Amino acid sequence: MIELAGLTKRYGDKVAVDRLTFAVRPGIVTGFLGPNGAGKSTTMRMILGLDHPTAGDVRIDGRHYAQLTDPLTYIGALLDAKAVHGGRSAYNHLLCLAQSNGIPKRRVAEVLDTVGLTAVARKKAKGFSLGMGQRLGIAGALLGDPRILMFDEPVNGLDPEGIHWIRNLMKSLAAQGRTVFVSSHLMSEMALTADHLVVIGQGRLLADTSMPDFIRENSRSYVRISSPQRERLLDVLHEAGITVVEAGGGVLEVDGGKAEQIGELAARHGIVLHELSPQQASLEEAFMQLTAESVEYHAHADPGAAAREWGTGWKGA
Ligand SMILES: Nc1ncnc2c1ncn2[C@@H]1O[C@H](COP(=O)(O)OP(=O)(O)OP(=O)(O)O)[C@@H](O)[C@H]1O
Repeated sequence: MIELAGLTKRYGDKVAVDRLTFAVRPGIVTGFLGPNGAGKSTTMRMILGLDHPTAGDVRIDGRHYAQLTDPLTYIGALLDAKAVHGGRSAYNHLLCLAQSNGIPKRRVAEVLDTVGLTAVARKKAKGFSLGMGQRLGIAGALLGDPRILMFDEPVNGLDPEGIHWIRNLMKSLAAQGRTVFVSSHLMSEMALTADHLVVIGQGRLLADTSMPDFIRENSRSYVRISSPQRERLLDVLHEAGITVVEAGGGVLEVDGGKAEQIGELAARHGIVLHELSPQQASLEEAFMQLTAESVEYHAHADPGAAAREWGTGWKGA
């Protein structure tokens, strides 16, 4: 279990992490989500004692990281896959870690096997691809057979096979009863991996909830309708007190509506429907809606708008 209480980190005037209070529980995958710059890495660094909180507290199974006698046997982490001595082989990198942490040598071969790097164990890490580097970082996190695992953006830059592998690994680690805490800025990825979500924006806690509750509370459900008798349908829906949104392209949307009720209403009035489909806004949309206020770096779909905002006099094509 990881417990944060009022955890805060300031860099000068900038509040990177703002009074975060939540617990990461064992037996499930907890996704740690937030837009770029939300404070995820800073929070993880404080959990590992790499950054000192300005205020508040964070404990691992009731203790501060510095108080753990063999920390790698309590908590394993992948923060930066590139933090490896490039001149060392994968085997030697892990052996050094094992020897300096009182971990038996046999664990090196075991974790290399778990992450699928046995065949390249004697190759120098500097020749590794991004995916191989991520696997080596994960091997390091698993080395001490810890009950708690923490991964910062583990799927960044990986190919679909690598993403699939990491997703299954996390789920199996949680199924073994371990605490798995994984950060991402991709809601769609978390939707497939996490059981529980902690969402932050500009350092502040926005949500601490199960995945189904997050979907229910944050996403919009509606019914999409199209009909060749659109005007007639609009009248009928209006008479029935149903609020309709015009979505463009002749499509109508009814927020929170029941497809059965609308279908029966249309049938009673002899109205032909070409589409009647219940929709749920995607998790990505729910996440963007939740964090919209706290996104630090907005992209502009219209580059001209961005340039006008910055006053660079962009003229457009
Ligand atoms: N050492 C530092 N000095 C000054 N500001 C910092 C430092 N480290 C982080 N920050 C700032 O703190 C905020 C949070 O950064 P952090 O890297 O924790 O966010 P993040 O959620 O991990 O982002 P990303 O998804 O982009 O990795 C950012 O605005 C960042 O610029």
